[in-house]
Amino acid sequence: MPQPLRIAIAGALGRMGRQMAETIAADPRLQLVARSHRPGSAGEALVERDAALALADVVIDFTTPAASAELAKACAARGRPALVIGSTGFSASELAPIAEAAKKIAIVRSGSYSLGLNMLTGLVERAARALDDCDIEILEAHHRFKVDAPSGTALMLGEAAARGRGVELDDVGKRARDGLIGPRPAGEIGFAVLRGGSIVGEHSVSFLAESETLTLSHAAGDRSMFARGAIAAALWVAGRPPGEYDMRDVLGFGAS
Ligand SMILES: NC(=O)C1=CN([C@@H]2O[C@H](COP(=O)(O)OP(=O)(O)OC[C@H]3O[C@@H](n4cnc5c(N)ncnc54)[C@H](OP(=O)(O)O)[C@@H]3O)[C@@H](O)[C@H]2O)C=CC1
Ligand SMILES: O=C(O)C1=N[C@H](C(=O)O)C[C@H](O)C1
Repeated sequence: MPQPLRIAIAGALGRMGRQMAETIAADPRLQLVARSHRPGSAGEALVERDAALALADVVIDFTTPAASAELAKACAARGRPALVIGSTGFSASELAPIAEAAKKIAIVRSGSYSLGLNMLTGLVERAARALDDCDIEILEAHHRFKVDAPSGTALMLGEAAARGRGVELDDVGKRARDGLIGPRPAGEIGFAVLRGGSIVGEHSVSFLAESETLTLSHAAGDRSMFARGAIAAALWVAGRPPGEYDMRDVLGFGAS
């Protein structure tokens, strides 16, 4: 019987941190060796971040962009452990240290660890390529506590649509509309955001033509499948060479 993979959770007191602990506890392939939270935070069974890094083969991190960037730097400085990042809402300046850290350690980062959602990105890429004169609009809905918008998942779907069109999302993405905005430019990829209640995560991508609309959608029932996907990423990334990977690498989804 192989030794279980030693996992530390960063952001252990958050919604996903608590879900991760529950899902890891039920998985015999894994041993939960440390739960860390904010520096200096005290709590039952919590350890400081650097103590957690010393114990783990892989850290699974659902915190904030700033905390994830600092964590990546700390792991890179030690040359270990590998990192699975679930946080969303990164700015370019928060992504740069993660790319730098990935020269020293293996990092998986994804806006969604859901298997179904990652399958949806492939379908969106194909549809965007085939339906090249449609308008593309992405809608997302989340619980009232979510702090970033559009969601990391919505941006992943936008990236997939842009790949299908052979363009950069930065050049065609429209993240907000208000006031006298004029007619919709051709080729735009639009985002719309709803926040409220306890919605775990709902996403749809519509392809709108003159006389028909195709909508591809995904709804998360609870947070356990994000945790299972993050565990799949942790098992995959342990022992990998340094690099920045995503769930397409983990799941073996090539470009469609
Ligand atoms: N990729 C995916 O599949 C998924 C991604 N997410 C993303 O994961 C992130 C977390 O989501 P969620 O769990 O709902 O959010 P929560 O706010 O419930 O949890 C985040 C936790 O991180 C803690 N935290 C903040 N700063 C630090 C720090 N420096 N070190 C350690 N911990 C810190 C927060 O502590 P405090 O409360 O004290 O501020 C909080 O408890 C979000 O960015 C979300 O979008 C969520 C679900 C799935
Ligand atoms: O904050 C959340 O809750 C979620 N965040 C991720 C995102 O930004 O897409 C994934 C999921 O939708 C839940």
